[in-house]
Amino acid sequence: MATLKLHPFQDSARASSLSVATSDYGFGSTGNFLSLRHDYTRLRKWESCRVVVSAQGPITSVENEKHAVDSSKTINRTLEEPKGSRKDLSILPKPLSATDLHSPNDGSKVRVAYQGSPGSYCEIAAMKAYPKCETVPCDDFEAAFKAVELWLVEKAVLPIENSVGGSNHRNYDLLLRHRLHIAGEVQLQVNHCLLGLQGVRKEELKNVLSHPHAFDQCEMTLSAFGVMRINSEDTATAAQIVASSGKRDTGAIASARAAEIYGLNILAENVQDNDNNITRFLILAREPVIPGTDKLYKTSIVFTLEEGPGVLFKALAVFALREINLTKIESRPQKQRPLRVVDDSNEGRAKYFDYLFYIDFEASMMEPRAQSAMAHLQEFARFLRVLGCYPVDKV
Ligand SMILES: O=C(O)C(=O)C[C@]1(C(=O)O)C=C[C@@H](O)C=C1
Repeated sequence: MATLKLHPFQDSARASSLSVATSDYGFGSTGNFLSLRHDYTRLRKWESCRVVVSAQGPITSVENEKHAVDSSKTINRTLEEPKGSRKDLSILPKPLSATDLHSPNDGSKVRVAYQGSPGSYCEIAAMKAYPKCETVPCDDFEAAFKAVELWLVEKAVLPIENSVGGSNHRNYDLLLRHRLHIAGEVQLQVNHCLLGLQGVRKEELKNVLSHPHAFDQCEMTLSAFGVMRINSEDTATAAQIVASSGKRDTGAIASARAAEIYGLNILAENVQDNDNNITRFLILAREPVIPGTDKLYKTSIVFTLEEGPGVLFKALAVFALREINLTKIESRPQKQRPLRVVDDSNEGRAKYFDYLFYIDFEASMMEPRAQSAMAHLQEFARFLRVLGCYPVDKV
């Protein structure tokens, strides 16, 4: 494990990457001296954080969250001409123009953190959202979230549900624990491949490594195949382990991209049970997207309700009354208050589990019907948070 101590100006590579962070917020992405200095101003109270990286480079943990952003101060220009000397003006930084204030749509210069190794579906989802982005592997989702919070990257990507396997429950909990905004979604067609070492036939395989979600999505194929399943952190790490182990009887279920990266052979393609195997990912950012009404938008919210007859019915009615289509509803335990005592009589206490409700609905927060639905829900929700409003993605 190597420890990287970061501070703006001390680490110019990271500092220049930090300059990208501001491009979303109107500060241009020229990558030149001026934008670097500008970012330093924004991050001037940032009190050096410690980023622990493994030998291969993924972010494994981020320590010391103490940081603050101060964009109120002006840039300290040290470019003044010293008395009596003539300066070569061509070295001066180019002033920002209106075109610099828009970040390119292809995501060039955007750094996206994801959990897993190169070739994982999370990385592929990041590249679908920002084709020219720099992807940053992290050991776990917690590290990916923290990397965004500490301005080390601009975005994080996380899988939230699959059309066959259902919800990634733990990731719903992470959305609430952190204060990042959902800035986008990615719908990815997941075509799993069975991979093995070069020259190996699939009949030779006794063990197959993969992520448990990939196993769920290939349940029938694997049962028919009769191999031993071994869980790994993500599908690409499974491929990496097989490649480095040199074991002819061990294969992996992973993407075609992972096969290419780790030099494995594709023994079978599309081994998922259902051709419509789509995973939905969320893109997380520090700032919310300013929604429009120009295209189809989705809004994600989380709320809790008081106990009582029909309260969930009432909550859902705020959408039905306004013809707002719901695309997802999920309930999760309220970890802070998992139980509520309903009946405290002599016969004992009736305890009910307490829930958080996550809902995605098809409307932009710019639309009056969405705003009035939220105002209506707020009347009887004990807690309500809009997690993000973002354009709908298509496969
Ligand atoms: O293991 C990977 O490659 C991942 O990106 C994770 C993940 C998931 O957790 O759902 C993402 C997409 C597929 O559904 C399978 C696995």
